[in-house]
Amino acid sequence: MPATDFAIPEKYKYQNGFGSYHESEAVEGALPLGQNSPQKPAYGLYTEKLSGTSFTAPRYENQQSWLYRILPAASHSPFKPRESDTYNTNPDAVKLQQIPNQLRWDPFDLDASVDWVHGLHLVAGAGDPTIKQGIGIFIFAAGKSMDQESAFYSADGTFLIVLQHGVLDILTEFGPLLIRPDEICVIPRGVRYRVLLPHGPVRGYVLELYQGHFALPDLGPIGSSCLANPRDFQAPCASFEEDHSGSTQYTILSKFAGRLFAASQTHTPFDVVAWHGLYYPYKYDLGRFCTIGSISYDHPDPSIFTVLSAPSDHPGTAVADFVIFPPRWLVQEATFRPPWYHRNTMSEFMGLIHGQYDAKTGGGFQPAGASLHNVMSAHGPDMSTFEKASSAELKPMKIGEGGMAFMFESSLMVGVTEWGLNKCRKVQKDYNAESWEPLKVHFKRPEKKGETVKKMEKDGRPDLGTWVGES
Ligand SMILES: O=C(O)Cc1cc(O)ccc1O
Ligand SMILES: [Fe+2]
Repeated sequence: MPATDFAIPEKYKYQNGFGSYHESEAVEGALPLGQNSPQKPAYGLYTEKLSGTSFTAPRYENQQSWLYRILPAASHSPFKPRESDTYNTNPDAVKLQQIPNQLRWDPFDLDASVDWVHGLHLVAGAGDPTIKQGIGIFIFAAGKSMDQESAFYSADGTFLIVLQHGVLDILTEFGPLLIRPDEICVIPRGVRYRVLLPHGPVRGYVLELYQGHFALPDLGPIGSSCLANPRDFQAPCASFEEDHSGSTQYTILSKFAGRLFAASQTHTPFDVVAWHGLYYPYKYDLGRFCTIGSISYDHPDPSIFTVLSAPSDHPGTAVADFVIFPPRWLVQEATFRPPWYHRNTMSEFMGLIHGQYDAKTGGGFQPAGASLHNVMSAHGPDMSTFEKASSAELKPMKIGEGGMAFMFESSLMVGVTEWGLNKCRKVQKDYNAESWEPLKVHFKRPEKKGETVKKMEKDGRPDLGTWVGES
């Protein structure tokens, strides 16, 4: 079901549609008619273009927006490095360690003392934002709103924000977005925003995409609808502040190659009166996901639960997929229903928003925690899940009620930062010992050659009618 609803203030109005060309004006007539860059834009506004792709990107992937604002974003003092000793997510500095161990983290702590910008901790990553390749995986925990007179942007990549706890009131240049429990938000590279926390501390996960853009996955034989439907993605409507008196100092914080820089200006950065284009922030309620699954037998690949995919240049191989495991019915016959044991050429970073995850019933994978199963690192259900599922009566069964797990699945080998491995103090020492080392041997040779195997083949089959060769 959709995210918990509570009264949403009037100021949050949205336009619906994924990848749609949107336009919005907070003052009637602010959008120019029939052209993008008039000599004299309406009401004395400035015209500014925000490019999410190269100008010459093919039309099907080209993403640009036109902003009509009181002063252009360029009107600020030079940037200066800030907190350079403490704030550094640059791959050179974070000592990424690529290790084959399966890793699991206890829930990350809330931290009431910091704001959005300072509550971001890089846990794992691959590649390098300076060559626009790879991803960063962050945990965020914040308890303070950002300064009213500040805005933040990342030049490094697009943020996919997975909220685990609290509410985010995000004022973007394109208008406000209210992110509630079970909702995600995508803030494209360069978009300036301020995060306020109207309901106290927040916590969650961020996937920063250094290359490309998120897209809806192809649906193949599923057809033209289901999974995340385009209509359910919501973009903000233009809304602006008017403080250009020169008496207030505003700070623009830039995450640039993993480091923090600050510039100042004496006018609000949130002064976009109208905009149109294909490059904008948006949100999505995970409760609206239309989940597809097996209605006969076997456990399909988790790619059927892909919400958003950031494709690489190789079709079908994602830089990163954002996959969820929502509550759903399991009805498969004669099937071991949890995920199979597996080793994957893709890396799998998982988190839990709330509830329980069906592959790990041993209690170690908790909301606000995480796990990482890197390239080819073997994993699967823990011992208790295996024992229960392999002897369970296979009635139709609703699983994950009240739960929402997710996965950032990447074709890249992910390295873990010093913070993620040690400083956060959340890595579980006994993940293997609790999960897979206790797995029992169930193997039994057939007593009489041929006979038992034949019997098992028959008993183990799904009840799907007569099989070829069966009398
Ligand atoms: O490892 C995991 O728990 C994630 C996962 C789930 C699933 O249903 C199939 C494969 C897979 O990697
Ligand atoms: Fe997996």
